[in-house]
Amino acid sequence: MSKVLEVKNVSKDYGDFKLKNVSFSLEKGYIMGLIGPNGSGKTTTIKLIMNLLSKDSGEIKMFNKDHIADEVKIKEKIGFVYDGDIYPSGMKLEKIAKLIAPFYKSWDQHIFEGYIKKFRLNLGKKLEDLSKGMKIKFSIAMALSHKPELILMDEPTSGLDPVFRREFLELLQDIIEKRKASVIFSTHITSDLEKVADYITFIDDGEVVFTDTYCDLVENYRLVKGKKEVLNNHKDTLIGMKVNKFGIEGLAKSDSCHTLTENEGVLLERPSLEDIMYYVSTRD
Ligand SMILES: Nc1ncnc2c1ncn2[C@@H]1O[C@H](COP(=O)(O)OP(=O)(O)OP(=O)(O)O)[C@@H](O)[C@H]1O
Repeated sequence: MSKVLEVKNVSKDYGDFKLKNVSFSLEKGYIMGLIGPNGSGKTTTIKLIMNLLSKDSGEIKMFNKDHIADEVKIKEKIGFVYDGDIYPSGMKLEKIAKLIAPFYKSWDQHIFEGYIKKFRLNLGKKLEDLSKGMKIKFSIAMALSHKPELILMDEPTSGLDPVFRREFLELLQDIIEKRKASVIFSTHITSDLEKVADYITFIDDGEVVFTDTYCDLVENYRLVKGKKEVLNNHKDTLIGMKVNKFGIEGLAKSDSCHTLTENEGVLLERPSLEDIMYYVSTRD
């Protein structure tokens, strides 16, 4: 299968924060979610991919081409949604679109106007006069109107209301089915990823903890619940744990916890992505 993105051993040293040997890849036609606690390096990784920051070492390829040597060609095929102000200020939406559209050979004004209508945006308004959510919607419309093959988004859903968030996720799935595009997006809303993601990459303190299919991930772990006096004897099996008034809850690798159910009152459940992220990032 053809890879649309390959990140290999990429590092960046900010002094008090280091992104260390980050590696993951994505094939055509799939959605990957990038998750991790605040300050773990998700935005830094996305900026490095987009060459908005220069890497210290490692290799980044998009569509089998180096992301810097072939930057202009590559960016033609990328839709980028970023939680920062990437458009010039003081301009009406219509003018911003007129300014940006000529940079893309495949810009489709009909598609753009369709999104503007669908997202209920007013082209006569200035960008700075839009709400946070409306700004993101405009950014999404701009990113999708040149029919990108890879859509890269940094926390696109964080300022969106739940109804639009759901519509947006459906829109992404539709684009992937019809055009075989690929999507990478970072988010703290793990329930969004449970709806659409094929792959999950988890970054913690600048390192990739896992990059796996969503299905394998939730099969590989189990949420363990039981009495303190029982589970205290199995601490080594638990990746992370917390004590509550009912007993102990923790996470364990599926293949290491079968014998736990031989103990009275121990329950094994399928974890949510949030459970996995919580216990893996709070492990000692
Ligand atoms: N330009 C910079 N100079 C120095 N340090 C930086 C710079 N940009 C980011 N950092 C640091 O790099 C670390 C990772 O930041 P990053 O924005 O990549 O995290 P994140 O995972 O996207 O976080 P969040 O979920 O809060 O958005 C943080 O400690 C941040 O302070």
